[in-house]
Amino acid sequence: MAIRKAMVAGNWKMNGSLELVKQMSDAINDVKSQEMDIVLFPPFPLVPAMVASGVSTGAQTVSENTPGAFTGEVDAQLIKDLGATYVLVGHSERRSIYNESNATVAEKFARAQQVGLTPILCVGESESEQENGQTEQVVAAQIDAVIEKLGVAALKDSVIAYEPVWAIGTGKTASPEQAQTVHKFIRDKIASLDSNLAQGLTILYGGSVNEKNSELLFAQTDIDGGLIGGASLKAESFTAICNSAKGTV
Ligand SMILES: O=C[C@H](O)COP(=O)(O)O
Repeated sequence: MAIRKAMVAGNWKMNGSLELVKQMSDAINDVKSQEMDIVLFPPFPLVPAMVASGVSTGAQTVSENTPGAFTGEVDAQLIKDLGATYVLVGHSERRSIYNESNATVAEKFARAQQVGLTPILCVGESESEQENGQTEQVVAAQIDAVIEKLGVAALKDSVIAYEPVWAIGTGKTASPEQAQTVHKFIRDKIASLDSNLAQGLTILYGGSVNEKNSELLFAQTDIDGGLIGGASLKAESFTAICNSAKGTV
């Protein structure tokens, strides 16, 4: 069974520098604690420096393919060999800008696990889907693509991040109650197939999380931490968010 643990993950997207790796790793090494996982996802070229800094490191995406003629793609084994331990799959920017389908995301999830990386499966609905009351349907389909390909047991060694697309980078956070409702839906859905696995699963919330709203979000029963974008580029904000996740799971 997976071990449910508080986690704060910082996705730098296409931002960052060697200087920021140093600054953030110094700040994180001061707030690290056994009771939670802190992971940073810098752009690929900064992965070795982040690993060397001692902060748990992940990649922001990965190829679904094994090595071959795929110009510009990065193989999961190479990411693993560099010392990274996690990879984001299905971030909404990958889905919308790079047309990644649910099926492709499931293939990336599979390839990550094949080499021993822990995938963080990102799910979430767009603004119009939310307005049309389709949140649960969209999130269920995104998770089902992985379950159909690999079986529910594959979720044991993974993390799920719920990120409503309308809350990403917009300053419009889901309310703690709104987010909790979707997190409970996700856990209940997985529990209907394997209740131990669902209880052990870490489920993160993402979308305009900052040091002012993180405490109330993380206090919700089914929210085990956050996937942080903008605020993960500022040491003071990110470490405050990390501190607010301590002792919440
Ligand atoms: O991966 C992180 C999310 O896209 C959230 O980004 P944000 O915190 O800037 O809204």
